[in-house]
Amino acid sequence: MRNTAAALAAVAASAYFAYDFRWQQGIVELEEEAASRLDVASAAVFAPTQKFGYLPELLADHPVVVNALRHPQDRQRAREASRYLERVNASAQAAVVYLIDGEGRTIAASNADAVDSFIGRNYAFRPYFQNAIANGKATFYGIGATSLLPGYYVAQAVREGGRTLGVAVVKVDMTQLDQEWQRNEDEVAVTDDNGIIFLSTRPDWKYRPMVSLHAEALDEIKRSRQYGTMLKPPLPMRTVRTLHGNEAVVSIVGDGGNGVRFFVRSRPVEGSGWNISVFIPLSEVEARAWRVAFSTSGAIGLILMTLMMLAQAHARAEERESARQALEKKHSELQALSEELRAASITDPLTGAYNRRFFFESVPKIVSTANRHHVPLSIVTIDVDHFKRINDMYGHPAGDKVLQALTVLCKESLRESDVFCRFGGEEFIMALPNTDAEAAAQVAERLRVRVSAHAVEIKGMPGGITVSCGVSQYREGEQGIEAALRRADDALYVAKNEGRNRVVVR
Ligand SMILES: Nc1nc2c(ncn2[C@@H]2O[C@H](COP(=O)(O)OP(=O)(O)OP(=O)(O)O)[C@@H](O)[C@H]2O)c(=O)[nH]1
Repeated sequence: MRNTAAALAAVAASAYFAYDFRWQQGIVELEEEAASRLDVASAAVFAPTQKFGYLPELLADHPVVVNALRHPQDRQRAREASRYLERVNASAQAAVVYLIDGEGRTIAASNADAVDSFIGRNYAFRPYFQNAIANGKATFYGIGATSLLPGYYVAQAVREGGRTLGVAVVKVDMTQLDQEWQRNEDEVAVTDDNGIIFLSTRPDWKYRPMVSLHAEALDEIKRSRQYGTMLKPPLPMRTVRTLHGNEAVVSIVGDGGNGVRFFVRSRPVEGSGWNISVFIPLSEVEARAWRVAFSTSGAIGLILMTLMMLAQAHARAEERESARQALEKKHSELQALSEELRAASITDPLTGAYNRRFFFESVPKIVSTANRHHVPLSIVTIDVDHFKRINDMYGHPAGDKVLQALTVLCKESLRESDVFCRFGGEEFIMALPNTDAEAAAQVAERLRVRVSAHAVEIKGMPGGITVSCGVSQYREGEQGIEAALRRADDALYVAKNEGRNRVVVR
């Protein structure tokens, strides 16, 4: 359970780091892309400077212009100048070309015949007029005071013999950029010094402030009617993450109500309070980051799962092995115990000889062998003479030792195939396969002689131990060993009666 939780955490962490790593990479790529797009967009904004920069100078030198400004009240000269400016504008394709006298009043214009003609308007307040008067030349980006359209103004002082007569102005319509930018995949927006978008690839972004306006700025805009009724509520834009001073990730709520995330990079337009921004959708970068996150976490998940399965298989194999070993150990212990019990159940604890049970267990096999192969089988019963007396005179432990010593002697006189048991008390029995009564009597006699010849000597006991033996032979066809046993018992009885320390065959 803990392992699974740790593995899940590892998978989640790998997904997070893979996503973040690929996302950062994507952002670096976007930074470069945005920089180059900004270059292009800025160049488009600056293009009029290059295209029309020369024009006011030409105008300022032209005799019609100089003449008109020399006599600002002369309507005829002004009309001539307007005709000339109209022709110039027709070939230059600027928005409006006009002449302002030393007081700031427009006396001639290429749009002299238009309803919203500039003629008669006073532009003394315009910075381009003031700067041109002061410095000879001026450029200015601004929103048209009459047209409310964004424009680029190039102004040149018209001088004669050190005297400034007025200013020749070329106003370039910047709204053309809107159309050119429609071909852009990314969004471009130009904002004025209040942060209001007035040029954009997205018509629905136009005349919206990028950020909420301060009350003062809003009042001023309303009072000056800079955007008239076109001003809209702020763009529903939220900064998700600020990357650098001029870069950020923003979310803009679109028509569908869903936030679209963009990487945005901005740059000021030189010589104006304007800012130009490029918005590149983040969807591609995010999709790639998700793909990398999925594949990385998938691979790591697979590796971890494999490792966990291997570990589990290993643990199970170890468990099985230790269970097998434990079982084997138990089995050996049980086997040893069972052998011990078996040995105990067929062994006489005092002498270590087989007991009566073992005798009756092994004899049927010997009997059947004798019957099958027609070979003799004999029984010898051995009984210690006057054993009670030994016990009484020397104590029970001494009697025990006599029984143990006699067991050793009996075992020494036996063959591998013979069966020797303590039958009970001081009585022992032998079953001798492949042995007839005569040979069995010899075995018994040898044993009797060895015992009586002080072979059984117990410390503190002066010897004199004797045994009596009864011998009988199994007769073929007899049912079991019982009859032969009875005959051996009878023989032993006779041996005891005849004075003991003897072997009797029956
Ligand atoms: N020390 C000892 N004595 C035992 C053991 N088993 C039986 N006895 C004794 O053996 C004696 C057998 O005595 P009896 O059956 O009277 O026979 P006996 O004294 O040997 O006399 P006979 O057999 O007639 O010569 C009894 O006193 C038993 O207590 C034993 O394991 N250890």
